[in-house]
Amino acid sequence: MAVKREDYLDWADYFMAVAFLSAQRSKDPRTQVGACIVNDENKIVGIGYNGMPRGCSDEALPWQRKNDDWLETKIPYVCHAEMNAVMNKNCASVKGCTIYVALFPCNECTKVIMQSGIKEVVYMSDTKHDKPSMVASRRLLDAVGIPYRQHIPKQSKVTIDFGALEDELDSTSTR
Ligand SMILES: O=c1ccn([C@H]2C[C@H](O)[C@@H](COP(=O)(O)O)O2)c(=O)[nH]1
Ligand SMILES: [Zn+2]
Repeated sequence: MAVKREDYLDWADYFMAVAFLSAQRSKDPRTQVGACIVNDENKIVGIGYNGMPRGCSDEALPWQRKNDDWLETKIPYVCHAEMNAVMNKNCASVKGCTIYVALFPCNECTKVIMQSGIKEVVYMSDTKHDKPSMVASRRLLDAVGIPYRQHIPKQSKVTIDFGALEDELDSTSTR
């Protein structure tokens, strides 16, 4: 009798992988961020990545991070992944949900997370830990007791191979 696969993705790795996959859609040449919002039934209710606002051409606005003229940087224009995930929700409310994010959220995203009723933040990278924005995020989250934790992946790598199913079917049909 066939037994079940044991190397399947667990829920948390799955949701973080969805966040990372979503980040692949970002046009930001430096930092690609993805976010995935999940409800208490393990259903994905929102996905987002960092990008220019709806209707804005990705070519028309600047992608550079630094410029003497702030208006010529991406900062005032780019929509962050977490905000997009909340705005893209496919249900009435994300109250009580968990957000999986590739990067620990900035203070602006943290405010959106808090106002949307999200109850938990799971992040992968914390490379900007000491930036004032992240210090502010932790201060805000701590103030209201929203837990945040770094994701420790069970699988270090998740590979997406579009040919995998055909390869598998080919090998089983010749067995
Ligand atoms: O909470 C966050 C923080 C940042 N982002 C996005 C915004 C930008 O597109 C990049 C950060 O660019 P840097 O050049 O590394 O400053 O990440 C986000 O989506 N969510
Ligand atoms: Zn942000």
